[in-house]
Order: sequence, then C-alpha cells, then structure tokens
Amino acid sequence: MSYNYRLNVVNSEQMRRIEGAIFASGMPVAALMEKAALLTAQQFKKSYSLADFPKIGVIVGPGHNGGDALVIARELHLAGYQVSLFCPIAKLKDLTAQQANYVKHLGLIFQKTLESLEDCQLIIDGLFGFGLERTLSGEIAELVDKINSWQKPIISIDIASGIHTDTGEVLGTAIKATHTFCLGLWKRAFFQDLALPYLGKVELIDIGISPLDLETILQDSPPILRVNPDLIRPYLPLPRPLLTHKYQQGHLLIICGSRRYAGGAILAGLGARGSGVGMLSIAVPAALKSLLISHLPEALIIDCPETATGAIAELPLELNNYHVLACGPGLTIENPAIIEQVLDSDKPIILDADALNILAQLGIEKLSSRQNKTILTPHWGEFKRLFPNLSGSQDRINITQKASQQSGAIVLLKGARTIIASPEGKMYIIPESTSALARGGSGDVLTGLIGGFLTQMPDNPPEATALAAYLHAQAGILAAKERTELGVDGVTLANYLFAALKDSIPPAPLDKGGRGDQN
Ligand SMILES: NC(=O)C1=CN([C@@H]2O[C@H](COP(=O)(O)OP(=O)(O)OC[C@H]3O[C@@H](n4cnc5c(N)ncnc54)[C@H](O)[C@@H]3O)[C@@H](O)[C@H]2O)[C@@H](O)CC1
Ligand SMILES: Nc1ncnc2c1ncn2[C@@H]1O[C@H](COP(=O)(O)OP(=O)(O)O)[C@@H](O)[C@H]1O
Ligand SMILES: [K+]
Repeated sequence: MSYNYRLNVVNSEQMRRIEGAIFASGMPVAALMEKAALLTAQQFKKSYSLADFPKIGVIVGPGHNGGDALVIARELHLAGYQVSLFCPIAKLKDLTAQQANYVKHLGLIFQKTLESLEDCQLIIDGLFGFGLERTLSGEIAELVDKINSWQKPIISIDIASGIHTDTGEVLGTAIKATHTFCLGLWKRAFFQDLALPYLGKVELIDIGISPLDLETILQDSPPILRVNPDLIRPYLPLPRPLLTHKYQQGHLLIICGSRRYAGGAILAGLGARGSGVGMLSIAVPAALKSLLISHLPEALIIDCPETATGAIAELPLELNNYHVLACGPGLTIENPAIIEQVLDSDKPIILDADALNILAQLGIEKLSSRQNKTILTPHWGEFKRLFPNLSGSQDRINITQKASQQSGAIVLLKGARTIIASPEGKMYIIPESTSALARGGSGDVLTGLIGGFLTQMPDNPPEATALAAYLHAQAGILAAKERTELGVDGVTLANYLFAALKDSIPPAPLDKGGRGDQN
C-alpha cells in the first residue's frame, strides 16, 4: 500500500493526528499555517483577479481556519486588493490573535458589522474548518444565512463552514461556497452527497504532507482511496497477451430483461461491450431475442422460457460454465427463483436493480452461503430495502462500509459520488461525476461494465468494480461536455466508454504484437 496526498481521504481525527505528527517532528504550527495560506492565496489570485474582484470581504473565525483567513487577507491586501474583515467571535486562539494584530498593524480594518462587507464582490469564508464541533445557532447561524443570501461568490478555506468534515452533514446551517480550497488532504465530506451543494468547485492545496507521515497515521485503519487514472492503470486488462483467444478474455453472462423492460437488457449488454470482454452471453425472455441480436450482434443471445407476463420463467443454462454472472436490469421481481439459482452458483455475481429488490425480500443472509464474490450495486432506494438498519444515517461512506461488512459482499452505493466498499476493508470513491447520469438506464450500463471488467480481472473484484464506476463517470463527463447534461442517454453513455478508457491509459506501444514486430 502506498500513501499519497492526492489519493488518501481522511477524517478530521486522522487529519488532526497527521498535523500533530508534523508539528511533533519540528514543523512550527505558524509555519504550516503560513505555507497553507500562502499557497491558497496564490491559487486564489489565479481564479479571482484584482481587476475583476477589487473588493474582498473576509470572515474570520476563532480558530486556525480564521488564522488562515487572516494570512490570506494580508497577502491579498499586499497585492492591492481592498480587503474588509469581519470577526464575529471575540475570543481568538493565540496564533489567530497574533495574525489579527499584524493585519491591524498593516492597516486592515475589522468592520463592526457584517453589513459593511455587503459591497464586496466576493467573500472569503474562514469561519470554521475541521475544528467545527457544535451545531451553528444564534448569531453565527444568522450570519451564515445572511452571507448566503447575498448571492455573491463565496470561497471557503478548507471546508464550507457549517459542514461536518466527516459526514458532510449541515450542522444547523452552512456556508454555500462557490469554490472550496481543501487544505493538505481530501477530507471525507468532499465525497458525501449531502455536502456537495455547499462546497462548489473543489480544489486541493498541496501543502507538502509526506507519504511517511501519512503512513504513520493511516496504516492502522483501512484506506479510503480516491480513484484516479494512476490508481486504475495497473489493473486494466491491457495490454492483452499476444497469444490469447476469446474464451481466455472472459465469458460474461448477463441475466436481464422482460417484455416490460427490454431496454435495460440492451443497455447492460452495451455496457459489457464497453469493457472489451472476450465473450458475452445474454439470457433474456424468448420474445426479446431478435431485439437483442439487432443491438448486440456479437453477443450470444439465450432465449429463456417466459412467464405469462413476459419475465424469465427459468434459466435453461449451466451457470457455472460462465466466468461471471451479472443479473438484474429489467428483470421485474416476478420470479425470485431465478435469483436463488444465481445465488447458488459458484461464480462471482453482480446483482443490480430488481435482483437487489428480490434479494431484499429473500434476506441479505442468503449471501452468507455463497462460495464466491458477490457485488451489489444499489442506488439509495435499493440500499434502504437491503439494509434498513443502516438507512437512518446519511453518512454514505460509513454505511457503505458497514453494509459490506454486514453482507460479506462488495457494495457499490450509487449517487453523485459513488462509494465502493469490500468486506476485506478496501474503500474506493469516485471523485467526480455529472448529474447527466441521473437518468433512467445509466445504471444498467454500469452493471454490464462491471461484469465485463470482472471477467477480465478475476483476482481483483474491488478494483474491477472501481475501474468500471470510474470509467462510467468519466464517460458521462466527456459525453456531457460535448452534448450538454441533457444529451447523455444510456446508449450515448455506452458509446463514450471507449473515449474514457483511452483518456485513462497511455496509447499502447506499437511493438506489443503490432506493426513494430514486423521490422
Ligand atoms: N494548525 C495549523 O497550523 C494548520 C491549520 N489549518 C487550518 O486550521 C483549521 C483547523 O483549525 P482549528 O482546530 O483551530 O479549528 P477551526 O478553526 O476549524 O475552529 C475551531 C474553533 O471554533 C470554535 N467552534 C467550534 N464549533 C463552534 C460553533 N458551532 N460555534 C462557535 N464556535 C465554534 C472552537 O471553540 C474553536 O475555537 C483547518 O481547517 C485549517 O483551516 C491548516 O491551515 C493547516 C495548518
Ligand atoms: N446526480 C448525479 N451525479 C452523478 N451521477 C449520478 C447522479 N445521479 C445518478 N448518478 C449515477 O447514474 C447511475 C444511475 O443508476 P440507477 O439509479 O441504477 O439507474 P437505472 O437503473 O435507471 O439505470 C449511477 O451510476 C449513479 O451513480
Ligand atoms: K471555512
């Protein structure tokens, strides 16, 4: 396991311990504050020029978040910005009080009322950082609501004040930042759906936290990793071996579709296509066979006997002949026997959509007798049905981890920020996505894609799941860039998977079985 400030996501307690280790090794507290704030001021100036934002208001809190704000205020003042300060809490921590004295000496003015900042073009929020411990109430809550009501750009230092650093919850009320500079390490809140509307654009300020300090503190708990191309590249099923054939590149069976929901089967198949899987079989109700062939000519379409309403009645198949089974899109909940048969197989399985709804009826304990990996891919509604005991909490990182431990399955909780947890304690977070994907059918594409990668990466199921979720989100982002957020239907999304894959890997060298060998 390697540690890296871009990759590891921490909670406030870990952040505090990492800072503590840095200070204990000799770095003065004031020096780290100076460094963090100077780097933030530099980044700030790149986005918010003096010409466009000559007048800046800075809200100064009582702790070191307020200290950072004062250093930034000082630098902006020295760079020519007209800076007004407002400090709503009189008692300041020592270092913050020292910074306050120095900016007063430089001639910066602490205004008596918040209203004095109303004519500023932009507000910097240095009220609270990861030290926030209580719900905002009274005058402080009123102050935050007032600032939000101005509808100005608000730049938060470290985190939007009022947001819980770990759970992302709004503690009473919170600053609605348009841009947040996260200092040093990514905190959990940056990947909690609840917090996203309060953080705006997010940017990490590298303050030089060493892998050694990270390892010292983080080695005792399971890592939470932000997926990026560097992380996934070693797991990609590329380059393909020179001598291989289609069955060696994995055989995926997708069990899906009904007369009522035929499209889900097509989209899951297109998602699998995007993984490059060697062989793809798709079991559907007989009536859907010709439709599926017309969309996926490369797949083997298996026509199954149907119920009176057009769901799969039985699976006339030896499931253990396939490397991986993906099951759920468009199934309906009519026939739980299909899911029982899938659960009884010895192969890795992915359950999505109605397969999850049936599993919720059968009970999650059904998974305990499985001999191979299970991957569950619920959205929030499905999650609540599967894990009602966890659904009271909105801390999606925590409950995904618990759901995985409880079920023994890899759990992928879908959302604006998708979270993946494995029962061995691995956690992956998809750091960016687009609400273009909030559209019927996007999830079906993901099911097929996970299945396709898992067949090709049988030894790394959590990584296959994370890889699929990452490329799925990237494909959405690329498609939305070209076609707007309204232009990303499921088929389009599937068509962008290759572009997302290509963006994540360096071009294949020509001499790997290509023209180079013939020289
Ligand atoms: N220690 C350092 O030198 C560094 C600190 N940094 C900054 O320091 C911040 C953490 O600093 P602190 O630990 O001082 O904490 P904060 O500045 O986040 O806030 C803690 C202060 O707020 C008060 N407080 C908490 N909740 C309150 C509430 N609901 N109502 C009223 N007052 C409340 C506390 O009593 C305490 O005085 C980080 O977020 C970051 O901005 C970073 O710049 C890195 C370097
Ligand atoms: N607001 C959003 N931002 C980013 N991604 C989203 C958002 N809403 C949904 N998604 C993604 O879209 C997909 C939707 O899947 P799902 O709800 O199963 O839809 P369906 O079953 O109709 O295909 C998931 O991958 C989810 O993470
Ligand atoms: K803040």
